[in-house]
Amino acid sequence: MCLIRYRLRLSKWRDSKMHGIWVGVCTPGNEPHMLPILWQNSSLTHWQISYCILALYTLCDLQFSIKLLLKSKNTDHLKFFTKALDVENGLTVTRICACVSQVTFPVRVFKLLGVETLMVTNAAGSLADSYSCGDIMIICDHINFPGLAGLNPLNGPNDDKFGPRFPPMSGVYDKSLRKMAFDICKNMGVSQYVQEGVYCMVGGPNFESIAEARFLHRLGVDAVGMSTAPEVLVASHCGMRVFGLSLITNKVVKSYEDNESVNHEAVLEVSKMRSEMLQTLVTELISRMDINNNTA
Ligand SMILES: O=P(O)(O)O[C@H]1O[C@H](CO)[C@@H](O)[C@H]1O
Ligand code: HPA
Repeated sequence: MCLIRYRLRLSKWRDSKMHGIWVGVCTPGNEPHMLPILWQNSSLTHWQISYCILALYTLCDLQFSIKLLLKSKNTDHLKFFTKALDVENGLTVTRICACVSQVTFPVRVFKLLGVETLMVTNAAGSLADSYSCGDIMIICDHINFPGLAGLNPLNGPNDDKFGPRFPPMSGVYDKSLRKMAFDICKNMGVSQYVQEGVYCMVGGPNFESIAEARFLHRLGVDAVGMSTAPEVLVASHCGMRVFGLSLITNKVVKSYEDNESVNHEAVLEVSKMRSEMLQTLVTELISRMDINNNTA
């Protein structure tokens, strides 16, 4: 539903220095936020590109941003890309579809397009007692519950072109990007809202029972949500650098004495409240990453 509020504009944004294309993500009445997209000569079908755009829309809606680094201009693909932007009716597909291989498909498309860094954001409930609603948690690690139970996007024959059969999952969330994010938050004067912690993905779509919440808390989980781990897993498998943020939208109920209960509307409300701060953080992170890349 919110997805419709966002528009991706392609035509105007070109950056000759980077030999590529910029995509501007606009909200009504706001200046566009720039996402650099440089195009690589690849043989993607129109359908694949549409899927990629679909993912971009989803990402933007979730305050989930992305850095795409492609390597050359290809006007044929550019036409496809522009055309694919019209596919608004398909936007809900990734949210409805529960299949981890479909949800992670765009990550591999991005990889083929030359994407080097994946930035993920999500809404999550806090289990850590020191967290408050509206905090931003920089993800330092995750527990992939569906993955541990066998629901893993890397199931099936391994495609060695992307990565190894048994990829390591230690150190997935890039340390230098995490530090950069902390520094940016300090400069923004919002350090008091920033945490670092462990995200746990559960299958959902229900919120946790009290016993489940206590169980996760004892496992060392700081925030829980229903997404992110599969995309991160696939990105890491194919050698992409990963950075992740959780916006703490609610406290997970852990006590039988507590009469509160979480609901999706409250989650959306907090997301809206913090969207500007998250956008500033992500935009600044992207621009600093550019500086790093250019000077590297
Ligand atoms: O993880 P994202 O997609 O940000 O959304 C989170 O918020 C929704 C529940 O309100 C769930 O989909 C949960 O995963
Ligand atoms: N649990 C699971 N997913 C969530 C929550 C939660 O409390 N809040 C937002 N997404």
